[in-house]
Amino acid sequence: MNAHWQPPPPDLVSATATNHSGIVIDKVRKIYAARKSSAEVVALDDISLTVPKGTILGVIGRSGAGKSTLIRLINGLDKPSEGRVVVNGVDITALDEAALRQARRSIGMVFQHFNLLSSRTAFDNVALPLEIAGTPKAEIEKRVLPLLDMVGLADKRHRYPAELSGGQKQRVGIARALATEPSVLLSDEATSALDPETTDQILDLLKQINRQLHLTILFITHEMAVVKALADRVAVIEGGRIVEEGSTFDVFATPRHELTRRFVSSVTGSAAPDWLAAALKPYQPPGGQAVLRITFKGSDASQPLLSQIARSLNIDLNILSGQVEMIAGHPFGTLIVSAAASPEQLQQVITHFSANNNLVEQLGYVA
Ligand SMILES: Nc1ncnc2c1ncn2[C@@H]1O[C@H](COP(=O)(O)OP(=O)(O)OP(=O)(O)O)[C@@H](O)[C@H]1O
Repeated sequence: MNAHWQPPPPDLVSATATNHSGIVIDKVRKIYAARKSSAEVVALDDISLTVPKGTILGVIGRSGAGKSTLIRLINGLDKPSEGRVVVNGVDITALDEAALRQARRSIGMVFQHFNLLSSRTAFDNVALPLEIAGTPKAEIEKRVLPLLDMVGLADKRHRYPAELSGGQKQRVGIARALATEPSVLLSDEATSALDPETTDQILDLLKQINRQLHLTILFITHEMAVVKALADRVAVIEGGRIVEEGSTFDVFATPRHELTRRFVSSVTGSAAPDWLAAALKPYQPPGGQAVLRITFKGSDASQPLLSQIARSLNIDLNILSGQVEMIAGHPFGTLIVSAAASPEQLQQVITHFSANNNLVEQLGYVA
């Protein structure tokens, strides 16, 4: 049943690859060679992705899907076996070590475990990439203070990592990533070590930075809630392949791949609650009711639609669960209802609900 995601036509990617500002990943494969005790691993297989300048792409996948490998290829820590990675028009895969060091200054990295030097204060951690780049001391002072201010840590500049909370450490990590004024920011599970409230604050900060600095961001995560909060577009990766890609709203509203559906249902309430899942039957028991899940996309008010249908068809519709929320700035709602209806009436209910681009699925029956 899964619709297979098709990569963009190769001509389109190749034509834009060299003078594209942002990130272009062009038909990339990464194979780790076989070693004595382990077979060859195809970590990435024919990956093509484009992140236009100033936009945010979330790459989501389970453990072992290939996310970290992808990040390592973009920041030039590793080379693809085939294909190219172009960052701001520069083919990262074709650079020698010296040119790569230079190119990396335009790529900021944020890490899950912050990677701060414990012997350095917040200020000195942010200053480190500038010191390495040979920036004069006065210039470092001028750059670091506004960055600490931007991440809300100006008053903590003399604190050591051990004296900072997880969220504060990640703020230092973000300020450090911005020190060399990169145009691209890569984030490797930046919020995975943080509690939910701190996660929200860090995601807000990343969004603010994206808008303020017009920064291109590619982040990897295994959490759909992070994608929902941050990404303009999302790519779902599984077994080294992109199995689905699209705007965040479209992927949430109409997930096509089974894995995407599972990710989406973990955050949108589109999954049937446990008690209902346990009670669902594939056939209609005597006196049973059909159970429908309706996904509302856009500004449709579900309540008037429900009462209109119940009135015009003269049937009872019971709400079993429901949720409305905002995804990528658009309202998105899921409603699960049961209907005591004849097969003909049920068909009419489905037809009514399906109007206006809503998605209707029959989950089964309950007694
Ligand atoms: N240096 C390496 N040598 C051999 N195989 C590797 C190497 N690095 C990664 N792999 C394999 O490549 C595949 C992708 O790994 P990768 O670390 O990119 O996944 P991931 O999605 O980042 O996983 P996680 O979320 O657990 O970090 C896995 O099967 C992994 O075992």
